[in-house]
Amino acid sequence: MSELIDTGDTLAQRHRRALMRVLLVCTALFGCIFIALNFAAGKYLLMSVEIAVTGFALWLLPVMKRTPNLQRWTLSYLIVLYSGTTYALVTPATSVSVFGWVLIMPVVAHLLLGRFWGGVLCGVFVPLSAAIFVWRFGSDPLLTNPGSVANIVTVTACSYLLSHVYEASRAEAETQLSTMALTDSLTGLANRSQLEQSYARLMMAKRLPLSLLMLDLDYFKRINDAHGHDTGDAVLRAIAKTMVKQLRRSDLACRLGGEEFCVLLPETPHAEARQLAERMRDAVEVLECQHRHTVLRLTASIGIAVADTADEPLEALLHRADENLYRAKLDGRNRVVG
Ligand SMILES: Nc1nc2c(ncn2[C@@H]2O[C@H](COP(=O)(O)OP(=O)(O)OP(=O)(O)O)[C@@H](O)[C@H]2O)c(=O)[nH]1
Repeated sequence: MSELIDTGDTLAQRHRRALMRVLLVCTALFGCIFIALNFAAGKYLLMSVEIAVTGFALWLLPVMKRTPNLQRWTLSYLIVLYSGTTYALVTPATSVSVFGWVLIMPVVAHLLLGRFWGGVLCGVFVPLSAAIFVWRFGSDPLLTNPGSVANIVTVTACSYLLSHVYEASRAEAETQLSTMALTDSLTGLANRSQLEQSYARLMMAKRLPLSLLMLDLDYFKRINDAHGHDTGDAVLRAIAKTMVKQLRRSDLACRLGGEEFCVLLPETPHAEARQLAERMRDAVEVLECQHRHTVLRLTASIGIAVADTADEPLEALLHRADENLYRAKLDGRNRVVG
C-alpha cells in the first residue's frame, strides 16, 4: 500500500497499477504455455512473437511498481499485446478459438486506460480483428448463418459498451468522491486535506513568498446561542462567500473547522497580504446577514504569517499565524496582526 501512495497515484491509478500487474503476470504465464505449445507444433514465427510479448511483460513487471508514467507504459504494453494477438489472428495455422481473445480487448483496454484511450485502442484493434475474421472465415458456414453472426456481433458490442459505460460512471464517481474528500461540506470551501495538498504543491513550485491568513470570527458563540445553530451555519456560509469575493483565482480559502478559516496566498509579500487581510476584515464587518426580522453583524480577527523559504512546514506557518490571531483577540478583536 505505502509504495503505491509514494507514487502519488490517484484512486484510479492505484487500481490500474494493481490490475496492470495482474495482467502482466497472466500474460507472461500464458505466454510461456503458448511458447511451449507452438515450439512443439513447430510454429516458430508465432513462438517468436510470443517470446517478445512475454519478455516485454516480464521486463515491465518491476517497472510498473513505481513508474510515474503508468498510462504511457500501459498503452505501450497493450499495443504490443494486441499487435501480437492480431498477428496470431492473421496466421493461417491458428484456430478460430484465438478470436475469443478479441472479446476481452475492450474490457481490458477500458479498465486499464480509461474511456478515451481505451476507446481509441479498441477502435483500432476490434474492427481490424473483425476484418481478419471475415477474411479468414468469410466462406465458413459459421459466417453464412445469420444467428452465429448476430451472436458474435452482439457479444463484441456488449463487451465494448458495458466497459465504456462502466468506466464513464466509475470516473464520475471518483471525481465526486475526491471533491467530497477535499471540500468542507458546509461552506464549499477547501478543507484541511486540500490545504495540505495545495501547500505542498505551492512549496514544490516555489511560489514564494507564501502568505497565510488565519481568520476567526469574534464572539460567534453568541450568534449560535441567540439564534440557533442553523442560523450560525447560514452565517458561516455567508462569511465564506464574502471571503472568496476578496481573493484572486490563485488564492485558496479553507475552513479549518468551527468558525476558523484560513487563506493561502501564493507569491504574496507581507505588505500585500496585510492589505488583503484588512480588506477581508472590512468586508466581514460590513456584511449584513439577514435572520428573520433582524440583521446580524459580526467581526473577524486575523493573524498573518509569511513563508519566505520553501522548507517551512505547514504546521509551523499555521502556528505562527495562530499566535498572531491570538494576539489580535487579546488586543480587542476585529483587527489584523502580523
Ligand atoms: N453553527 C455552527 N457553529 C459552530 C460550528 N462549529 C463550531 N461552532 C460553534 O462556534 C462557537 C465557537 O465559540 P468560541 O470558540 O467560544 O469562540 P467565539 O464565541 O467566536 O469567541 P472568540 O473566538 O473568542 O471571539 C461554538 O459555539 C461552537 O459550537 C458549525 O459548524 N456550525
